[in-house]
Amino acid sequence: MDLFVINRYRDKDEEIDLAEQEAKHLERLKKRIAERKTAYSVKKTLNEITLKPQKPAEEPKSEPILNQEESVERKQEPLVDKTDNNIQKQTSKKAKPSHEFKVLGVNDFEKKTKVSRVLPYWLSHPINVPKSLKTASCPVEKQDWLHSTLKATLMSEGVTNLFPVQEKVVPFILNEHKSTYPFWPHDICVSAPTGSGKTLSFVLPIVQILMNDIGCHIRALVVLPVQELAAQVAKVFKKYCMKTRLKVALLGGSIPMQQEQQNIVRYTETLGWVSEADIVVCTAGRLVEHLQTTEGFTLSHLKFLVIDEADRIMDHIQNDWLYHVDKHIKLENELMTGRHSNVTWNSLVEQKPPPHKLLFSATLSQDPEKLEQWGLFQPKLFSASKSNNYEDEEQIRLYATPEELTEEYVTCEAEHKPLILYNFLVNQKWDKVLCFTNASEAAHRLAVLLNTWGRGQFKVAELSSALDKATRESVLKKFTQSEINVLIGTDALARGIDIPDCNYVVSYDPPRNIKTYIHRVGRTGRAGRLGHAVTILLQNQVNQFKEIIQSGGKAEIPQCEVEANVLENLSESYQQAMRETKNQIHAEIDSKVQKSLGIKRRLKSKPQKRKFEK
Ligand SMILES: Nc1ncnc2c1ncn2[C@@H]1O[C@H](COP(=O)(O)OP(=O)(O)OP(=O)(O)O)[C@@H](O)[C@H]1O
Repeated sequence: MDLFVINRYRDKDEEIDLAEQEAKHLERLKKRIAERKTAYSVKKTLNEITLKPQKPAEEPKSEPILNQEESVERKQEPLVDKTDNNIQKQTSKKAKPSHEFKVLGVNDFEKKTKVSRVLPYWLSHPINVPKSLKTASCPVEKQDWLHSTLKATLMSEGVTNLFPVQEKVVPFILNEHKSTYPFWPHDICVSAPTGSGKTLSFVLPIVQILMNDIGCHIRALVVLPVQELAAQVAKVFKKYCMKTRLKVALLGGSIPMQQEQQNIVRYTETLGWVSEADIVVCTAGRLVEHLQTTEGFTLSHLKFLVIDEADRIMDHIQNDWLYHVDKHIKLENELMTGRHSNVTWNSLVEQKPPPHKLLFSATLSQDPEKLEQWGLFQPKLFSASKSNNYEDEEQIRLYATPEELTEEYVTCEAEHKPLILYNFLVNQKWDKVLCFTNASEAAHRLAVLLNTWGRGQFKVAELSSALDKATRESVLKKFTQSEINVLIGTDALARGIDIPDCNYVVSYDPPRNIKTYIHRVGRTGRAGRLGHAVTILLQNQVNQFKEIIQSGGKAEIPQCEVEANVLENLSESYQQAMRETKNQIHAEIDSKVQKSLGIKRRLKSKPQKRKFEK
């Protein structure tokens, strides 16, 4: 009823009530002050008894430090007999201990009790995915749940055994879609090491479920953070859809928007707008553009929503894409089934199930607050991290690296960094090396230096996201064929890119955080092959690097040594190569300046269009 009380003008009778109320309130305040005083004196006496039992208890000379309000109240209050109060206090159970009141300006050294974090059951009890790929024993041919068409494609690709993540996740998804309507499938989150075959673990069940159910609607949408990854995943889907009637479209922004629109929707006289693709692989940004501008682009028949590299998409939510997708699906469903204001059996049965959400990453956050935003339906977690205590807050950020990967770090002076790398390439004969720097200019300078220095011994190329698709593919092909021995790039390449046969990863500049580290080193040691990762550090970067490694729950990484005389022997040829590199870089800068001056001059000399007055 308090909600409906309205304060309005009060007449005299009400004023009398008010005076009465005030008196009562004052009475209550006085009582509380008296209680506090007694509580204080009891505590004081008890302290004195325990500390100095031989001396009689003394009256406190000074007032205790109280907050302002309390001290004012105290001055107005007549003093109460303290001996009486002591007795009263000792017997009274209601009296509150003084430490319950915060004393302003005084440090409170009491230890706060730690509130232990309680993870939701699905996060604290994940389905374990074994890490080892070498011991994988799940022969493709013997799996009854796998369609013969897919088995044939797998065999033709040289996949004879399924990897652990595929063995666990594929049958789970297939099974979930067998449950009868109106039961909805459990959404899933998969956190498994880099190169452990996560892509096939969503490609296989999606193709198998959709291949028997042909229509002219988009039924699977796969969202990735960048164009290169979207192209890579689309390629895998196309391969496994080859012997089916399913069509796959890539919406990554590599071709003009209009062309993408023509590839994805078509207008027919009989059916209206229809989709040209059953499975769409896209980047988050391009998806929102299509939702907003492409006529006939609809996700109303969506069965699967896959989010690969989910944590990266989550960190940089592009164009609020999830909000747009959810809104679009909800709106389309309401148009199809009508809006139900009451929950009835009919309204529940008519309700279309939301798309089955499948989240994948090697560094998937298992933080419930972060996962909350995906709006998952009764989710299940598949995890390869070997924690046995998921209740512990620290353990939910554990990331697993492939078992076949050897990790090391090496320390040196800043000016010796190129020497260390050169030593690996020439003296230790490292081939198929992927090298990461923290900036594209640094990557370019290093590539020029190594090409000059290692002339005739090895070949270096830059692999940056600035390269067009054809050049990029040609560089990767040459790398696979050992025509190029070293690829140098930035972290733009670190995630998800499946570079075949990469033997070594060198972090020429240290990684900025644990996720970057995991994805960098994860470019080697893929699909059960051996891999080796080395991080080059300056002495003052070692502690920070160790902290980064610890933050991912990883064991300490061993240090490897390079002998001083090895570096000394290289120093002369290095100086010579440096001089040549400087000249080349200066020449490049000069030619760039000349080019831009030329453009400016041409623009100036262009005749301006004259405006004719009407
Ligand atoms: N069962 C298998 N047998 C042999 N090779 C496989 C198998 N499954 C996948 N591969 C190969 O392993 C490589 C890595 O697979 P994939 O790209 O799916 O890894 P990932 O777990 O997604 O890695 P990342 O987290 O780095 O993206 C690919 O070249 C793929 O063809």
